[in-house]
Amino acid sequence: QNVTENNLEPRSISFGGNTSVVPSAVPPPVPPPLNSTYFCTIDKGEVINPTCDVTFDEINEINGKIRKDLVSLVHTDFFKYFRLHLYKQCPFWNQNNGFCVNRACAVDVVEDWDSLPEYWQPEVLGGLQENETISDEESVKEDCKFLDDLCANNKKQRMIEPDIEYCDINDLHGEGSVLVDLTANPERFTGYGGQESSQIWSSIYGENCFSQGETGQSLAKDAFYRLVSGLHASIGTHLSNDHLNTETGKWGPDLDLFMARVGNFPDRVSNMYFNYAVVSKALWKIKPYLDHLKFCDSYDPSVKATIMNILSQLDSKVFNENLIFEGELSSKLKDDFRIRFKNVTQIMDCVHCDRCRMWGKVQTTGYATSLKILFELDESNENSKQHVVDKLTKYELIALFNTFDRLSKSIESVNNFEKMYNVRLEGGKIASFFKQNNFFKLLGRASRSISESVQSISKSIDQVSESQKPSGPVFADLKLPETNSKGSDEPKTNVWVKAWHTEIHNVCEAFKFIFRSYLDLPRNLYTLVLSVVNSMWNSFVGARYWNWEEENPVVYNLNTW
Ligand SMILES: Cc1cc2nc3c(=O)[nH]c(=O)nc-3n(C[C@H](O)[C@H](O)[C@H](O)COP(=O)(O)OP(=O)(O)OC[C@H]3O[C@@H](n4cnc5c(N)ncnc54)[C@H](O)[C@@H]3O)c2cc1C
Repeated sequence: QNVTENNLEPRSISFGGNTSVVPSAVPPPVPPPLNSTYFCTIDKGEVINPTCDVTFDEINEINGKIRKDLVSLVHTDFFKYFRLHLYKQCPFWNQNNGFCVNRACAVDVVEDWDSLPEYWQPEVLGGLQENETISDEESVKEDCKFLDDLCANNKKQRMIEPDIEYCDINDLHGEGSVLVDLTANPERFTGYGGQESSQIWSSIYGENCFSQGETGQSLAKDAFYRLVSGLHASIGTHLSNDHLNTETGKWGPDLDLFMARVGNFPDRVSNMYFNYAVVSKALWKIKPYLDHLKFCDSYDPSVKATIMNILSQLDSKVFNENLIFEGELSSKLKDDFRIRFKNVTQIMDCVHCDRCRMWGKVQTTGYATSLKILFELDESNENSKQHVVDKLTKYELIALFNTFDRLSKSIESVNNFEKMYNVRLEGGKIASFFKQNNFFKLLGRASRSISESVQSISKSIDQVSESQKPSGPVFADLKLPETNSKGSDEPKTNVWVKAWHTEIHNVCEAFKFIFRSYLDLPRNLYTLVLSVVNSMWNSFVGARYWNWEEENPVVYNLNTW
């Protein structure tokens, strides 16, 4: 696939004497309707790609196992800082026409150096200045071990072999570079877009034009396109997952945006999985060396254990890098690939939004490091190991793990979006039921139906009494009690008012009863005393045989009202 296939119609334009490719205005993609189940067009039991012997399901499984460790790793002091030249002139055209002035586009650089661990202090970092180079002999004598400079104040710069670099690693440090805390500048929606970002993407895809007629060209070209598209999709996933809702002012996932950018395009989703396979294979390949990695004492020893936990879950079969430059392994094609990818990393300097540029640089450095490990490290050749692994810098290692974390987060988000999508799609009826029938609406409806039924009952009662009324002059001699002749003309008395009156009436009756009881009390007491005195007198005069009570049973009248 090329630029044109992605609706990015390129046109040639001259920037400061160089001819470059910039896009014409790109209309936003028109998403298909949500009810066409695009997620389902990916068979998760299928392998991702002919070069990857791993299925979507298997990658999901691996990712589930390592996700927690990866998150904790990129939040450690060592992996969360990154040094880079953030404000370089774009090397491909002279003027930057657009600027992203949103707060979300800004990067907070580290200024409070005292708060940093020793290995991030300026004097330690200063040991990596470009102008301090050493000769080959010195380099060998130094007998440097892999990533020795992680903690030490290494004043010597190792020789950089330009022919194996997929990015300019000198670009990461030296004068003008800044240190950033990646965790303090999350990759999320920034509002960067329009003509400016389209121009960048178009230039990036434009790099995918390899010279014709090379052996294995199609696989290399395909891999290049997938890498770029996977990066593009991963960025689109992050900005949809951490998106600002301008109505509520809250950050959160936006399913519609995700579907429009990524979810509706199975190839974009699969390219993210492809990138995951590529980066994880690179990590798998350097596992034996990372095992011997020595961190300084001040550094948390559990970090190495975390790295090993992650790497132990990875599998070599996820990606077969040997297929990409198959056959006679055309070095020209590989060189072409490397130079073009290096261009992609340099295009990052042209990104107008600082935050996007920062993450663009971190991730393209991560991919470049992966490609170097995959294509330049020949495990059967000790020299090649020395050449590649021993010369990796801490910046490349940090970029590599952070890029893996970005992809891992994207895979996690895709799965979450799929759940949201299915809930919306299949649970649509339930959702719409609840939407239409929330508690207050149900309550309102219930009260309406009660009053309606009460009204219908009173109406039917009225109808019955109406029907009992003689409709004509039948029984004209019969005198019926006067009915309220206004009844049918006046509006009906509300049943609630009637109920209220009944209640008031009952309460009044209760009060009347209590009042009457108080009035009757003296008389009742008098009757009681008289009967007791009478009984005592009879007993005194000897009239015991006569039971007055039997003859005159006391009868109490109970007011059972
Ligand atoms: C390096 C870089 C980093 C960025 N980082 C951020 C960021 O952190 N936060 C943020 O909010 N924005 C970021 N952006 C901007 C973001 O990528 C989009 O460009 C922007 O949101 C505008 O999107 P869009 O829908 O107009 O299309 P774009 O994403 O600009 O895409 C342009 C065209 O490319 C094609 N396309 C889109 N995705 C793919 C794909 N995966 N594979 C193949 N073709 C595709 C489509 O035809 C699309 O119309 C970044 C841009 C760049 C260049």
